[in-house]
Amino acid sequence: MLAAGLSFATAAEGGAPHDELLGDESMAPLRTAAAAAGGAPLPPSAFAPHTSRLAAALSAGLHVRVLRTALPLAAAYLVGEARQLLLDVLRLLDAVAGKGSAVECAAWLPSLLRLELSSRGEASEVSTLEGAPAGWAYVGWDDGAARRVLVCRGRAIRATRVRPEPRLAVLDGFLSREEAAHVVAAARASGRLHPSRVVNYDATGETGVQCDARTSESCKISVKSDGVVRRVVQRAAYLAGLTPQHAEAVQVVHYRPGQQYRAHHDWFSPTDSRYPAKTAVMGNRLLSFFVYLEECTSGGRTVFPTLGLQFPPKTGTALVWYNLDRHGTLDERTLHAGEPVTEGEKWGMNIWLRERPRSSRLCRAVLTVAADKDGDPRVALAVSLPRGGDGPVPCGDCGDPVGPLGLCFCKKKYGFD
Ligand SMILES: O=C(O)CCC(=O)C(=O)O
Ligand SMILES: [Fe+2]
Repeated sequence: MLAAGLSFATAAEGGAPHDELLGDESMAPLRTAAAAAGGAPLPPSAFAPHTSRLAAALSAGLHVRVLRTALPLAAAYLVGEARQLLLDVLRLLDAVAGKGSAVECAAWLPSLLRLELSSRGEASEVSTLEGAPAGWAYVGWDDGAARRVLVCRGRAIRATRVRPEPRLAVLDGFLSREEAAHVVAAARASGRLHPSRVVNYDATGETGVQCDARTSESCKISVKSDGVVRRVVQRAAYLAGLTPQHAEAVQVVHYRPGQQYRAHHDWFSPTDSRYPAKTAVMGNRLLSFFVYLEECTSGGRTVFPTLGLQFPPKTGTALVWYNLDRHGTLDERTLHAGEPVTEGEKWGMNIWLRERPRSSRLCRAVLTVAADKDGDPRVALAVSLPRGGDGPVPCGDCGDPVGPLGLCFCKKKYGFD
């Protein structure tokens, strides 16, 4: 068999020096790849020729010298850019780079899984991987199974996928009762609850105004001002495979008996004159998480008339759905309403994740294949970091460096059940 000296080498273009990417256990390479996937993904076609050569070489079992520290980077590259299934990638590395390679990537699993979610919209079930930490199972949007989802060290959330297109799921235990009560108290204490406005109301075309369609009161809470809200937004972003940079300030809503929110879509409508300004930076509302903070005694269901779905409020549960389809087109079928509350009070919270992050740190990854002096192919992966220092940012709660997608896994943020 051809003994190809295939190695990964990384080089930064105008960013961190070569060694910084390879020389230690730094998260920089994965952060780079992840930011590229979570920010403005490079078209897979740009990589296809090189990627297929790399993938072909790997799967053909050619002699491979993959620098140990580059293993997670190799995995990230194949997942983020080549759109390969993480489980397959890890098995491949195990086979060609040596038994145990997959386990060496285990510390990176949360990030790799999230990267896979953000680039493919689905994640591997890696608990079948020998040596992987037990219990790492993630919701798979496409397999129809209801699964237990572990958010890293944190809460166990039971995710039930209700339907595929538009993708809609119910997340039981998304918030603990304490967290839900905290957010309600924070909204009350803010003094900012005011009659709700609507961004887009189909029947009248009214926008950004108070109208009969929405009679609740609401207020926004920024992640900066409240640690619990920050944690919850991180959780939503984590599950979606996005970063908190994709989130708007959360919106808390409060309904008294008789109050409701008539059928609407959550997206910004292109017919709205302010649409360009509203969507210029972050794009439209890709995902809605509607979280029940306090259930009412009766009424107040969230209903999707086109889909024939009704959900009675249940404290701590979240409904999550994609407002845009897989091609980025507004999905009319996500029409939904909050039915009038008939008894008791209902509190809820909207977490909207946009198509693009607030600030995108554009990174580039370029794979080149060249012959070395013996004529064997040499594969080089060049990753360019954004200019202007992109070192690890310490977590505000625990001080540890935050992970590749700007998230910290610290106990304080995620809590334990
Ligand atoms: O109150 C509900 O059940 C739904 C609320 C909603 O859709 C919204 O606030 O955008
Ligand atoms: Fe809504």
